[in-house]
Order: sequence, then structure tokens, then C-alpha cells
Amino acid sequence: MPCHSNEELKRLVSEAKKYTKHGEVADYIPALKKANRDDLSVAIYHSDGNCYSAGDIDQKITLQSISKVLTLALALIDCGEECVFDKVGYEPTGDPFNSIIKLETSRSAKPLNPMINAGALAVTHLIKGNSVIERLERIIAFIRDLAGHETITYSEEIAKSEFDTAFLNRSLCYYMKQDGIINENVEELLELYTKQCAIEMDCLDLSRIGLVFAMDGLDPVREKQIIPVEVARLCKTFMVTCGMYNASGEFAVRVGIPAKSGVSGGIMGSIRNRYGIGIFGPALDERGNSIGGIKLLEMMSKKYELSIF
Ligand SMILES: NC(=O)CC[C@H](N)C(=O)O
Repeated sequence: MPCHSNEELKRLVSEAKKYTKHGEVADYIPALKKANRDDLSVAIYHSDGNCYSAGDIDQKITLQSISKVLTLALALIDCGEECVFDKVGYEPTGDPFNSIIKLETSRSAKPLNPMINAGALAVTHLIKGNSVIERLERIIAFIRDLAGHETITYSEEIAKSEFDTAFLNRSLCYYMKQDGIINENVEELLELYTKQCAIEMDCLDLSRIGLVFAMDGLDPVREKQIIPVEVARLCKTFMVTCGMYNASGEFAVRVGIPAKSGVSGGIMGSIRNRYGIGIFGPALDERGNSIGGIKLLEMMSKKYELSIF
């Protein structure tokens, strides 16, 4: 049964909201501390162009790790599969998203997959352009196209707040530079990565991007193929295996939707040929996923039979 009313979603949101008090807002990026723990909103974009939503959907969120799927798509378009997987692997890690351990204990500092921070930094390194500004503009233009929203941009405040405190991400970069995975100036890569993570949008935009992936790269609203089918398929596979960090296995069992989360509390979901989902709920569980968002997706998956398994 498809979802076809805002009222129905509103009931699910108020049920899932009960769980937000068990979570915490991310604080390792100081500017993210300002979020309101009890917020929870959702938009579901249907392939026929209808969209339903509930909660404060005008609220903007920064993409954070959700941007990793989008830069992966752009890097695959820019350089092709062989070049990208020369820099990152295909395997889930079972470690937290910002863990450094495998970079040291593996034979080379090649990150295990593009959804952990090290892997995402190696992917952002591949984005083409002659300067940080040009590469950032290309990322933003690509994301505007995916969302069909021309004014999307990034939050200076959140980007700066992360840049000033990203010591762990800098360490990941230096490990990778030592082994030749990346060969650019680390501060420049960090500037690009933190701005990419700080790109802001609302749930509706997020659900529209989720829909493009759900439709194998086609924006059904404008009938425009934005991402090649094979690239969209590859990105969705990583969403299933690594999209919810080291909670991806449990999420596959309980929810079964290709999805990507970020520490701002966003989750983007893609249900093949049917819907894109955008969620914002800044209270996080201990593995860094939106606690209300996961609950909400679990309820939606059952009610609308969304699991791919
Ligand atoms: N899990 C996340 O959303 C992490 C993204 C964040 N910008 C970081 O690199 O730490």
C-alpha cells in the first residue's frame, strides 16, 4: 500500500518522536550542537511526482556523510570505476565511520569503502577541477541538478566549524598521503571536504535526490537522466552495505532500504522505481545514526512494504 497522505506520515512521526529523547545531538562539530534534539521530519517523493511530508520540513540540514554517496557518483562520472576503486575498496569495515585503525593495520592505507571518512576523503580527492573553488562549484552544481533546486549552497558556519576541529580527518589524510592514495595538499582537501559536508537542503530536496537514485539515475519529474544507470546501481549497493556505518547490517534486517545517513541527523532512502525518502532527526544513537529517523523508517518499511529483502 503506498503512502498517500500527510496525515498518515504525521502519525508515524509523532510515534517515532518518542525515541528522540534517547539520543544525543552530534557535538564533535561544534556548530551542530545548536540543533534541536526533538526535531523529526520526513518527506516521501513518489515517482509520479507527488510528494507527502510531515514535521518541520522547511528546516535545513547539512548533508554531512550523505554527501559521500553524491561525490562517489560524481567521481565515478569524472574518472570511471577503475580509477575510483584503485583508491577505495568495496568492503564494510564494522568500525565507526571515522576510525583510523584499518588504515594502519591493512597492508596499504587504501580505505575499505567510500562511505567511511577515509574513503570519502579519497573520493573527494578525485573530483576534477583546477582549484578548490572550481571543484566545490562542480559538486554543488551536480547536487543542485539532482535536487532540481538551483539555490542549494553550503553553510559557511558549519563548514568552518568542522574545518577548525577536523584533526582526526587530517590524520586520515596524512596516512593516505604517506601511502600515495592521495597526493594533494591536505588543508585544501579538507577545505573541499568540509564544505561538501556542509551543503544544506531541506527534507524535500533530500527525498528528491533519493528518488533519482531510486529511478536508476533518472529524474522522473524533468525526465532527465542525471546519473548513468550503472553508477546509480553502484552507489545504492554501497548504501545497503555501508550506508548506515557499522549499523548497516542491523538496519538491513530491520528496515531493508538502501539508505545513507549523516551526523547532522539526515537520512536519505531510495526505494527502487517507487520513492525517495528524506528524513531529518538530529538526535543520534551511539553509532551516529538518527535515532528517530531509523525508528520512522522501520515503521514506514513495515507499513508500506518497502524492504528489498
Ligand atoms: N558521519 C558523518 O556524517 C561524518 C561527516 C563529517 N563531516 C565528518 O567527517 O566527520
